[in-house]
Amino acid sequence: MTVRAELQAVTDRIIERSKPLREPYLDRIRRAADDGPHRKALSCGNMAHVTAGCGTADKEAISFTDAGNIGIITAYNDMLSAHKPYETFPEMIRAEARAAGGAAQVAGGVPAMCDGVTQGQPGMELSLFSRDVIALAAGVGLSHNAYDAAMYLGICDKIVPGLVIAAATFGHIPAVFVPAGPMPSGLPNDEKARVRQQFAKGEIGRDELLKAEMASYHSPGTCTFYGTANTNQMLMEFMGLHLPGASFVNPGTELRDALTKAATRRALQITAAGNEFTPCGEVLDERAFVNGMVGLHATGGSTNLILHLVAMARAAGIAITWEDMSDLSSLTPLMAKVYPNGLADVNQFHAAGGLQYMIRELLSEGLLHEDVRTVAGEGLTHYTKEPTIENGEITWKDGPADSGNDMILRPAASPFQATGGLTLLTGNLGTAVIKTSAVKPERRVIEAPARIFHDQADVKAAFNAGELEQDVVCVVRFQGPQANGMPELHSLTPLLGVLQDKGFKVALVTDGRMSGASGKVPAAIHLSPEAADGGPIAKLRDGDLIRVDGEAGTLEVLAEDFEAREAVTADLSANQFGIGRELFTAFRQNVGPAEGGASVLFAAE
Ligand SMILES: O=C(O)[C@H](O)[C@@H](O)[C@H](O)[C@H](O)COP(=O)(O)O
Ligand code: SF4
Repeated sequence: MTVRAELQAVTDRIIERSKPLREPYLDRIRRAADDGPHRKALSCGNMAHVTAGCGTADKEAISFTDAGNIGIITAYNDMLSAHKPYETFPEMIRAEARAAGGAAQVAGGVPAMCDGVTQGQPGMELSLFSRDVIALAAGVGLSHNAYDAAMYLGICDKIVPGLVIAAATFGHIPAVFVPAGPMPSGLPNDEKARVRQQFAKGEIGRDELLKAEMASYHSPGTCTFYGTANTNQMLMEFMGLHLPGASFVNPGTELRDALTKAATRRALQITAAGNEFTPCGEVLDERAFVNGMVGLHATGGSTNLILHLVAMARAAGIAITWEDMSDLSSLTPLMAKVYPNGLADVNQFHAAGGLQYMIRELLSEGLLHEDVRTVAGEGLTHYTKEPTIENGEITWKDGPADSGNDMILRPAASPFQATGGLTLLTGNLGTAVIKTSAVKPERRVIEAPARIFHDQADVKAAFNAGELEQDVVCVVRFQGPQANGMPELHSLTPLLGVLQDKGFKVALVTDGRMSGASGKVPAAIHLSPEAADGGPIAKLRDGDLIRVDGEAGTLEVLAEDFEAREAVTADLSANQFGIGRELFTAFRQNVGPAEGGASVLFAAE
């Protein structure tokens, strides 16, 4: 299967651009791998500490065999419904490793924030920074240097990106990512959104709203909309870090547990001690990231991955840009309609054929690199197969050749739209991103007067005071990484949706973010440079005519005197303290630009 020339051209320019970083990175991880399993480099004293807490079998396996010791990095906590199932995973992994003659130890835990809990709250200002904290914390766990492979237990928004940054940093050892799966379907996502708009209009009370929310988010497992968490799961298959078909199997099922045990056995099989050594740094190459970007566009995935993929790639010595993502979007058909892009949820998407169908289709169209290394073995074709239990054993069989529901999933050759769901916007305000796949075509071009805000709460106050009953581009600025950690402004969606449903032309422009679950209102987000860094967004005034054009890919202010204006500043002291924000001053002071992945981990080039 040869890839299309245009796809290869993007890949080749990424390879060329990355050489100054990638070559020294590969040299480092290959030298580290050549030094052999690092447990051998530990002193007897070190090793005694490694095994002091273990039972006899694990002491033996770790100290005296090459069967392999797995380091588990877990993001378990009780707060995230998606991570709640992880509570029992380490014991299952330890037992399975032991049964295979090896061992497994929890090398460390990492924090995990639920963006649904912090949405619209001050805690959201720590959310993006938590990605880098997760990478740092995973690094602390793996720095014990006693592991032949790592298994990463993480799903949600910032957690998989942070763990991939760590896995790439420890790219000399294999990495197997282990999902826990989506919760069963509850109240449909579009019904939840409708109830929220009713509440925003004052038609129902909090009791009725809470009842609907709890019917939507109701049990352990990942929330069922196609937001950042489920986009992360897609990436882990398109990039070969999950076992094939592992992403959307529900927690607490026989197949789910069989997949976790199979992942454990696979981690032991691909260590340097065996003959399928698969260090993570060799899996995460330029082709894997191109495959991930194609998957992002083909599924209409979360805009947050526009930020995270840049940081994840950088950790593997690979330089990808928003232009790469934009060019790949123009090549990639939108094949899936999962909420907020459609009515279906991920359970229904999976039942219709899911990722295995999409990978088969995109490979056959030359829109994915097949010749990649994955934790399942050589070649992305592994990921056209889906797991099943036969005679009590897990096995993989060919995934569906046809979509089970063409309202949810369509062939690459006859997609929902010929291009991907994310579009780059450029113009005299800087560079932004818009998720067009969730916006009706007739709403993708908006030209309207600006209303300027410095806080999402002020937007809500203006809405409740009836001041926004008109065509309006809401500009919410000083929401970038340096200003306040670049929070998601998703809680504005219901009120902007009410204005849109009233027939007004409505758009949002911000240097902040939206949720992967944000949808129908056109939003130009991640505007870079940010207001706090002197970006042109800081020169906008109430009443300026702004044009957001999701079709042409432009974002412009139509004001004669604009260039000559002075940028305004804002008093940001309110977000320096409270809810732990005082701990992240150094992050706000040192974070790189959104286009660079908004990270504190890499020296700005
Ligand atoms: O990027 C994302 O996918 C979101 O951050 C998501 O993880 C977050 O939890 C949403 O806020 C959930 O949607 P609601 O806030 O609409 O419940
Ligand atoms: S998907 Fe979002 S809301 Fe659901 S558990 Fe994960 S972070 Fe929380």
